[in-house]
Amino acid sequence: MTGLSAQGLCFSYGRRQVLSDVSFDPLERGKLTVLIGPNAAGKSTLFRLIAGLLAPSAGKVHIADTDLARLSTRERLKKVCFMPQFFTANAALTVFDVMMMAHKQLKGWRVSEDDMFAVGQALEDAGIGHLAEAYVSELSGGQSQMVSVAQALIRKSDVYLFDEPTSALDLRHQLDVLTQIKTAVAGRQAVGMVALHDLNLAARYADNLILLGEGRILAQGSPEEVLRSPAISNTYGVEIEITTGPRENLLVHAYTS
Ligand SMILES: Nc1ncnc2c1ncn2[C@@H]1O[C@H](COP(=O)(O)OP(=O)(O)OP(=O)(O)O)[C@@H](O)[C@H]1O
Repeated sequence: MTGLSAQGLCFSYGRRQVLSDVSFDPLERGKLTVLIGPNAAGKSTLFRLIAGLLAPSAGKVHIADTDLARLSTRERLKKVCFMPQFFTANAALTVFDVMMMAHKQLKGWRVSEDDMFAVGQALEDAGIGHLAEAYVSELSGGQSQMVSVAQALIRKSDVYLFDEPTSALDLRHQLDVLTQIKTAVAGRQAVGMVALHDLNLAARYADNLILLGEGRILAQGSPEEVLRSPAISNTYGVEIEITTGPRENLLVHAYTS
């Protein structure tokens, strides 16, 4: 079954046009697409449009043949799971509580032993089992971000959108979280999209790369194709050199002149 596609998406906040004619071919299930682009390029806005939190002034989003605009809010929430850039939760709840809320969202509120087990297991899988009893108000920025990712991954969806899920994480946790996301997307045969600023992480984890700049898609393809395209240097306004590392991985070096 084909995955997620967009056709001619346009969006403005008031009179300020942020996205103009954004289209991408179906993103395959089981693969991770990394969305890159400078600050204010429109990455979060594109995710909000796909998640149905904003309505485009033109254009459509499809999963296979299904036009997402034709779904009820509940059906759309089931299909598309969105992790926003900033974690928000009631500070008086524990990590276990907020995970349970994510797990039970759209399922009804009776909590069974299976639900308790599922939440405990999801926390262990995310490497944050030790935080189960911590209050949200006690979490560090990086811990909050790991909880936010775990809340998304406990849900079973067709499409996962993660908006900068590693921006507050140390090096080890960046790799852990992106590995968790990539493994979940492949194992569930879901469509995964992650917005990242770190081009080396993008090169390492992306099956596909999309470069967004000034509200348009400027390049799309394999990490190698996109990172070697002239659009990269032009868009970021820096010199970029790509080399091949010892394990055949691409390394991105950026310079200002
Ligand atoms: N609620 C809003 N009201 C008005 N303008 C907004 C709103 N949200 C975002 N914008 C504007 O839309 C543009 C795109 O913002 P968006 O958050 O989508 O970019 P981004 O690529 O995710 O940026 P960053 O990498 O800095 O997080 C920016 O110019 C921003 O000021």
